[in-house]
Amino acid sequence: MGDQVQVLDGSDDDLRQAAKLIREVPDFPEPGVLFRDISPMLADGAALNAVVAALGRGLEFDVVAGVEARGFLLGAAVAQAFGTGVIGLRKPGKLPEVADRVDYDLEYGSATLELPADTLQAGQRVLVVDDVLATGGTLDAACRLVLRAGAGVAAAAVVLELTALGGRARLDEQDLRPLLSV
Ligand SMILES: O=P(O)(O)OC[C@H]1O[C@H](OP(=O)(O)OP(=O)(O)O)[C@H](O)[C@@H]1O
Ligand SMILES: Nc1ncnc2[nH]cnc12
Repeated sequence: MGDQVQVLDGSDDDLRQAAKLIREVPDFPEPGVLFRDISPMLADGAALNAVVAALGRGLEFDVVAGVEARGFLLGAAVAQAFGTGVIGLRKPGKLPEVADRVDYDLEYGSATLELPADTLQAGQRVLVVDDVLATGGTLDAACRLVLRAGAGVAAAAVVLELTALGGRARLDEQDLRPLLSV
């Protein structure tokens, strides 16, 4: 259907197996979008382990920030595996108290991300985690929330980079760490 997913660290056999579990769904959530669904990958214990280990490997960070919604699943798992806390960067209207918010454009629509109050501390090194990098709007917004709080971005780690959408260019200031690309 679409192009084949490449595993950027070819020596990681477990990650190679995990990559096979990504499904392609044409015309979701709207016509013309080829949606890469990582749900089967997350549902497989060995695959989830491989992905979580690879997302944090070699990085030094004090806290993880996961982007709603699939970044919550990955971010919490990475935080637990590496012994840090996790912060959920949320879509609007969910938080009782908001420290900051950023509006951004998506491949299909526009969105807002909010940082919960009393979570991130100035000077912390933050590993920003999400599932997919597409246009880069989401990850860029997440990094901006971190930086505006006076914290630092240790890296922006994603499972899958969709290279055709050019999101990497929006993050040129950040250390972008995709595990897979297509
Ligand atoms: O690079 P971008 O163009 O910003 O796109 C990437 C974002 O799009 C998807 O989120 P979505 O808003 O569909 O939310 P979900 O995780 O809640 O399903 C995905 O999980 C990323 O967060
Ligand atoms: N094509 C896509 N597949 C999966 N998640 C996405 N997020 C934005 N675009 C996406």
